[in-house]
Amino acid sequence: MQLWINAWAVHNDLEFWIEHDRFKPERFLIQSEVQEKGGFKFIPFGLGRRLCPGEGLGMRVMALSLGTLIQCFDGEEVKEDQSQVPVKTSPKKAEGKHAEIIFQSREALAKVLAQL
Ligand code: HEM
Repeated sequence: MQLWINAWAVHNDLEFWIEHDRFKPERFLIQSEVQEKGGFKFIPFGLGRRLCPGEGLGMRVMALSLGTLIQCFDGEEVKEDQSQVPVKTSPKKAEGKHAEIIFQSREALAKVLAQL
């Protein structure tokens, strides 16, 4: 027998999450917000015996990638008259629009690339 859990529904349940559709990374600083109600309301890697074995690697790679992006690029929100192609962020802003951000490489990137 297989039991399927709708992770999207869990992650968007208004009973569990305050402002469920807002990009609010600070909610992870408050452990109680993520762990309250039994601690099973945030399940990006699944649960139980078939839990993702790559969870540790996935979390580390994500943190490293995000840290490198912040370290090596300056991001600026696109103004209407700019012609460059922006990177659209996935989380929606409060008004339901995607934020459009242009990333410019910083001097630090040249130092990182020089080490490769
Ligand atoms: C952010 C990165 C990742 C996310 C969000 C993710 C998420 C998931 C989820 C939701 C499952 C299904 C769990 C379930 O059935 O309950 C899964 C299974 C699995 N993941 Fe990942 N994963 C990630 C990275 C990785 C990495 C880096 C590896 C390997 C290096 C990996 C290997 C696997 C394998 C082998 C399974 C199948 C486990 C099984 O069925 O017993 N995953 N993953």
